Amino acid sequence: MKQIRIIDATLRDGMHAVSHSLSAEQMGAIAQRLDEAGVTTIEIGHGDGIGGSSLQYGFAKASDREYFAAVSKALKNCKMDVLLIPGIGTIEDLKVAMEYNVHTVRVATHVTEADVAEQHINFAKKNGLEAIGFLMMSHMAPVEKVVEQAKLMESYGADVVYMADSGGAMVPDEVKAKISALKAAINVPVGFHAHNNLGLAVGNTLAAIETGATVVDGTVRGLGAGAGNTQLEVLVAVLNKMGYDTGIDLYKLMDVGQEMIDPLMHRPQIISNDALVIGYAGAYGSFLLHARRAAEKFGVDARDILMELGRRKTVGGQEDLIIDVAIELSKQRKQNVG
Ligand SMILES: CC[C@H](O)CC(=O)C(=O)O
Ligand SMILES: [Mn+2]
Repeated sequence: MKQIRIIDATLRDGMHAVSHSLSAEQMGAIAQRLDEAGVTTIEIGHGDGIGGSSLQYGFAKASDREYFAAVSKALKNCKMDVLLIPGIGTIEDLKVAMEYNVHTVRVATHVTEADVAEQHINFAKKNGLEAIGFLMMSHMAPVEKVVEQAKLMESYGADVVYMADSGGAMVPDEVKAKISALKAAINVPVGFHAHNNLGLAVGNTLAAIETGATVVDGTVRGLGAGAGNTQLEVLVAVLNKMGYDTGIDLYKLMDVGQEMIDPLMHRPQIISNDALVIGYAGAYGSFLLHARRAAEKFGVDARDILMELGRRKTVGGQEDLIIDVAIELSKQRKQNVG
């Protein structure tokens, strides 16, 4: 059978969808069930990665240390992975994860800023971790730029380089063009992380696999930022039908969805109007709930905020601009009415 490696990001990207509200106990319990279902790597923690719990990104229910402790205790075969966005998280935060046997760190940067990952990847490799370079908002750069930045990640020692469609803004032809160019240009495995804002997460993930990605992400029930991620149990079912071995027990994974994830979801993970606009405008997936809150506070349409954020090419870390845009739109509205 053809092999594919899957990284489950339910307990990290999924945290965006529940405003980072999972307790350490909940995380530990879900991690245990994912392990029992045969998932081999799970990414956990605040949606914005280690060090993310803050006023800017939203406070998490528990500290990084509490999440690491609960998850590491729960896992038998599955490995723990953390996301580190340099500037939000630091090497000191990573050292805390290492106390709890973290196996993998995904060092995530904006697609044009891979150079800020060098010291973090170096540190991870020197300390025996798997280091994955993770290029966010990859729809914002042309193929050549994505390739250039992936090569940088590889030169720093990344074991895998990921292309992330953070805004769920890519269509399959773009995914194919970028993944095949990456495959041809770098010597380490290529990974792909999708969002479903245009309803294409499973399709784009298959397009990525077809053109050379050998590591892909999913989340149970698609729980994740914006319209959510590639729904993992759907992806596993499709891959089974296509003759891939994921090592995951499909029924056990479905049961995790029904018994553990459904009850904690704040809302169905659908492509709502504003989530669709994120994919359409190419805005950042995790801006969704921030934009909804700002829309309500300033009496404007969340879609207008997100369209404007897409037009301004805003990226992760610019959450404060959401409020600025909402205030500007609200002023414009009052002027138009007056
Ligand atoms: C805020 C970090 C972001 O959620 C990372 C990620 O999953 C992505 O860029 O899609
Ligand atoms: Mn994501």
